[in-house]
Amino acid sequence: MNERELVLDALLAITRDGEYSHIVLKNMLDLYQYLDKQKRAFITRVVNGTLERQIEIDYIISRFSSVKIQKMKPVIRTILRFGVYQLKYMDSVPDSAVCNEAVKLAEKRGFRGLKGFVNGVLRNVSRNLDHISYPGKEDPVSYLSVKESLPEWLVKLWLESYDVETIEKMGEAFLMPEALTVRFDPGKITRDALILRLAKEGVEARKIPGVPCGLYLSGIDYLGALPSFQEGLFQVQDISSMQVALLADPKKGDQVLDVCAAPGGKALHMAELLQGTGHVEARDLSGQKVELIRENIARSGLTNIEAVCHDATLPDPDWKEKADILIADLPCSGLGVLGRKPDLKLRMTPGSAEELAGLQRRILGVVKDYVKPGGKLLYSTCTIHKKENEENARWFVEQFPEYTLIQEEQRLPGRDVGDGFYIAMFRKE
Ligand SMILES: C[S@@+](CC[C@H](N)C(=O)[O-])C[C@H]1O[C@@H](n2cnc3c(N)ncnc32)[C@H](O)[C@@H]1O
Repeated sequence: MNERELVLDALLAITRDGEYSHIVLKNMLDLYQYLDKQKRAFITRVVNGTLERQIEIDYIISRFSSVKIQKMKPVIRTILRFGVYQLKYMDSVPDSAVCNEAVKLAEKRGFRGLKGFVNGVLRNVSRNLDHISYPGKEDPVSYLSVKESLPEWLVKLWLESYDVETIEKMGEAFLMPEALTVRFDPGKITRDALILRLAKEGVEARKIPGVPCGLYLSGIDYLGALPSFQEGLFQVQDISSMQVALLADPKKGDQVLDVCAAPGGKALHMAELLQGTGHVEARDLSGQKVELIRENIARSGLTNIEAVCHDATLPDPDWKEKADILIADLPCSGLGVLGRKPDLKLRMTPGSAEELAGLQRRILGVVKDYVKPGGKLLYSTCTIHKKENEENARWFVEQFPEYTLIQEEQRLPGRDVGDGFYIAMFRKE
């Protein structure tokens, strides 16, 4: 198997068989550990890049193919897609090599009769790449959909709330490579000491302006192998996610309940801010997820936090009016993190986002009982979808007038730093 065959198999598993890109890539790279670093990087880049740009790539192919994309055999369609990705976005690969390898691969996979078709489409794309006309701004849906590779339904949804320029900036931010963001406990190690420590381990760490507990890391091959990570000196967490515990601002001795906590990012942050006092109960739905939280707790060395398996849709009378702070970081459509999940926009449908808004309401309706009078409830999602965010917050205060919305923020990629993220903080009277 050469690296292009592996790319083909990975993309077929994701787009034809519905598997998740991060799992397919992880399993493949684990299995083919003997491949050199360059080939592994090629596989990751071409698979993720082709998914990220699939909508634009299909538009390009449709300019040069008499056969409609959806009518093509999945193998041929996929070979064309990642061929076009290399032609347009990878200068390091000569166009002739892209075309020749694609033709060889089509033949190897039993499509000898379609060699001419694959060759014709890719050579035509290669010759005319600079002259393709894209939809103009007078048709904002097609313009944004093709230019930023966003599904049309999503563009239409966002156009109800944001202008073309804002969506364009978000789309561009999603397509930019992202640095790894981590959070550390300044009570445990200073920022400069951690930067120095990471440098000794071969990792470049950069300060994040305005975020004293965060760093951008680069130059990491395998995070789990870093001694500083194993020692629990930092946790992987996006800047937007850090805002939840910072906004909650726990006081010493507070009782905190996080009802959807895996892998534990926000719950651990709360436990750190409590400085060894109070207690955090970090819950999630399955044993597997709870195990993830436990691993992170063990690595952190924190003792004022425990992980518990509990379905947030089921009432728990033991917690009635016990929480000073309740964190409801609920399952959501994830439209704020499209940059990190390149296949998400291809599998998400307007219907699935609606369903999640319903689940969020169900959970909020149950967990609202756990907050003490005077306590705080923080509702957050990593999405950009009014139904799941602002509309749910309005619904919540209407249904449960004992709560007041005291702060609300929708963070947008390209406009704000970090992931697209929504936080609403309510106080119970
Ligand atoms: C957005 S993630 C939480 C991220 C986490 N708060 C953090 O900061 O690391 C949502 C979590 O909700 C969990 N979940 C989904 N349905 C649930 C339910 N009915 N009860 C409890 N947890 C649930 C998922 O397993 C997932 O881990």
